[in-house]
Amino acid sequence: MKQLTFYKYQGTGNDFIMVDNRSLFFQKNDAATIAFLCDRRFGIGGDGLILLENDATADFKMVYYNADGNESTMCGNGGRCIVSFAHFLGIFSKDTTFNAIDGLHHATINKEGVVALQMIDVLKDTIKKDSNYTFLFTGSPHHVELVNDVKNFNVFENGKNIRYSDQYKPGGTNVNFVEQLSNDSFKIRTYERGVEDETLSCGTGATAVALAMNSLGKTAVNKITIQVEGGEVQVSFDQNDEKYYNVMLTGAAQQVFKGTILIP
Ligand SMILES: N[C@@H](CCC[C@H](N)C(=O)O)C(=O)O
Repeated sequence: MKQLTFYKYQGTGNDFIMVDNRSLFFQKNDAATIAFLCDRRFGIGGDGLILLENDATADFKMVYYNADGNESTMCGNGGRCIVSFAHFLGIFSKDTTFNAIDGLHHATINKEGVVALQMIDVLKDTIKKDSNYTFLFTGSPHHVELVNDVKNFNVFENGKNIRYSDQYKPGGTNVNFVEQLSNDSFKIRTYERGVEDETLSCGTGATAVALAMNSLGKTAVNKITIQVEGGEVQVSFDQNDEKYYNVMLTGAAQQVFKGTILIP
């Protein structure tokens, strides 16, 4: 048995095990152990596990695993949490640039611990608009669908069906159900691939919803509030004919506790 020291973070209720892996001690390709650590009954519990590592060209590197133990695409809330963790470790003081699977991300943190994270640009001609849904990639793949009364919508069943549907094979997708609240605010609930359940928040999902709603003409503003089950985040952006750019995901990220666990 080995002893692992970890930190637990949450960003609007999307929760992550955070490991300082600058010494590269962590066994990376052991999906069973990562899934065990993320298990809410037998392990620590989390929607994912994130390694903070040194990077040759940026302040640090983010390596993200879903709760199923597999490395995945970008996690927006995890990105906000690792910025808070890097700040806690003294890696930067006000603003930082880090490397992730989808490239470099710039971020800032304020005195209240609110993190503003730059997300990837989204080319407008990559946004697929169908009669009842929109699909786009904001670092991770997202199906976005407007529904009535999202509060009482069966996110698990409908989300799972779409996630595993033929159209998204073999990789699958995250699935967001959306209700418009006002000109500049939307309520969303997200089924997350790799967690295989609804989570309390999804950062790349909130970003996808904001851009999709602007793209569909549901809102003309460039700063949108997204209510999620675990709180709210803001998504702001600039755009031209070709793309959405300067896409910022902003919200709180908090360290919850530090601990040690024995791993086989
Ligand atoms: N929680 C995330 C998304 C994490 C990745 C996702 N589950 C996938 O595999 O696509 C976020 O905050 O963006």
